[in-house]
Amino acid sequence: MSDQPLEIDRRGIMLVVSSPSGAGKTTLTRNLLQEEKEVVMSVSVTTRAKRPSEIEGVHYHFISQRQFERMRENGDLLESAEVHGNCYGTPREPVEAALAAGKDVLFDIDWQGTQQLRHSVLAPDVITVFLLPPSAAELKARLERRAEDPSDVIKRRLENAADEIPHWVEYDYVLVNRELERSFTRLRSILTAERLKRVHPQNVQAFADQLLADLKGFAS
Ligand SMILES: Nc1nc2c(ncn2[C@@H]2O[C@H](COP(=O)(O)OP(=O)(O)O)[C@@H](O)[C@H]2O)c(=O)[nH]1
Ligand SMILES: Nc1ncnc2c1ncn2[C@@H]1O[C@H](COP(=O)(O)OP(=O)(O)O)[C@@H](O)[C@H]1O
Repeated sequence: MSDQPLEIDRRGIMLVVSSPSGAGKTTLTRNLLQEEKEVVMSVSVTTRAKRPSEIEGVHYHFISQRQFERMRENGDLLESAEVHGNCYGTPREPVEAALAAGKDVLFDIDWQGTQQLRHSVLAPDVITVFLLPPSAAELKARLERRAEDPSDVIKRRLENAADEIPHWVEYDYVLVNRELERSFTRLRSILTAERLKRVHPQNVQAFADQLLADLKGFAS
């Protein structure tokens, strides 16, 4: 009879968070990373300029247009898209390694990249969340408060929000990011529930078989 607590192995989840710029995805995904030890962030490559607060290799890998094109041609990117006039992409290898190690992977990517993941072989483990700002005025205020982009860039991001918001319909979950703490609890609940769904049937079978064998032991 086994007196070890049994664990049911599960597959890693690919948790995608998208939103118009300024709605709060960076804040929420960073908070989730701090609280959830089994989660790793997919660090994208981008051709956009680094913001003052950003760190190479943490927020992005900042690369040239040539390097980006080479990666895409070599099949090194799981998905890629042009957003706000810059190129972005998800390096394939770190994601595959994290999933193989049983980790969950968090993605801060746009709707175009999300569609590509949804149509990839990884689709069964892709869970998507779309964040909406509580109002247009608050979205503008958040972009201004962040104070990391010049005013013309903020203007362009607000204009692009109108193209991005209608894509909420393609996502599994939609959260209005009003109060940060509340949104965080909701995002974490999504992760918890989806994790519980992703157990391999053969592992549950092994677990149930062990329980049944142990119960038989009690009866004899
Ligand atoms: N498809 C795709 N989109 C990305 C990737 N990395 C970032 N993005 C998206 O690009 C957009 C701009 O990101 P960023 O320049 O960091 O601005 P922010 O959204 O204001 O923080 C956001 O919608 C991100 O979700 C990626 O690897 N692939
Ligand atoms: N729920 C919230 N309430 C108030 N401010 C927020 C909230 N979520 C994020 N912010 C702030 O809004 C700004 C934009 O958030 P950020 O996470 O950078 O957005 P995104 O990654 O979607 O562009 C930041 O200054 C952040 O601190």
